[in-house]
Amino acid sequence: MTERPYVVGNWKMNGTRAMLSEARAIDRSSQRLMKVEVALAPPFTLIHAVHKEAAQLAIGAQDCHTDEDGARTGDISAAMVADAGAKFVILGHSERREGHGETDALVRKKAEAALAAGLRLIICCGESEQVRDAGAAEDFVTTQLRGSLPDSIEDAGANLSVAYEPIWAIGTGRTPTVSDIGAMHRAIRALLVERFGEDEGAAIRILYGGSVNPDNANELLAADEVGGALVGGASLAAESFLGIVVAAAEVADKA
Ligand SMILES: O=C(CO)COP(=O)(O)O
Repeated sequence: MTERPYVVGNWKMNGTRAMLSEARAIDRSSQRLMKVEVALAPPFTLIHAVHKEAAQLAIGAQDCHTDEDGARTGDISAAMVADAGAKFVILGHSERREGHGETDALVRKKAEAALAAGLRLIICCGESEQVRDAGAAEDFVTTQLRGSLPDSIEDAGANLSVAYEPIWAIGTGRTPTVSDIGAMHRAIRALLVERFGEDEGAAIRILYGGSVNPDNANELLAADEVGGALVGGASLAAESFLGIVVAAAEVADKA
């Protein structure tokens, strides 16, 4: 576990203004847990409201377009989410890769656009169950990540996080073993050091995502090279999300 774990809630396509009370509750409690960097990625429609109402939380978007502006009906640019109060963007989530045909090259272009708009990045990667069963998970994930990352990132340790999210673990209640998570995170670390150099590569936080909940967070967050969590379902209620934040603080204390 890195010194200051990063716990990020991804609300996906969930949340109306009625859920702002959850964001406020997360904000209030996370202020007492300064050891953990807590962040939330609500849908586009709530970014500005959460930014206003949950002042201490870092707010992010779940996607952005490659272009800055223009005739792109229905799309949202990195500059627009930054203007709404976002400080980071999640890119390359498997739900976008699968549901919107996003390729590694497109994720990389989006990452470059986001950096140009001053946003920090969380770049996602992860293998399907078939790939894991075929024994090809590490090759698949490192190839995917290599193609999704910009060549250079200024202050990469601060501006980039990577989230390893095995597709078969998302929303299923199933998780890899601690030893499998450690092995994958070590492979990702090696790639980051190769790409960004010893110091920056070592400072980039590698998050684990996929069925993290307050009961398993202690164990999963203690796996080798895990610097935090990207949380879907359990981030929708303040109580369960804060349970994960507390677990991250405990694991960091023991490290
Ligand atoms: O996809 C995820 C976060 O981005 C993980 O989702 P769950 O925590 O619901 O499995």
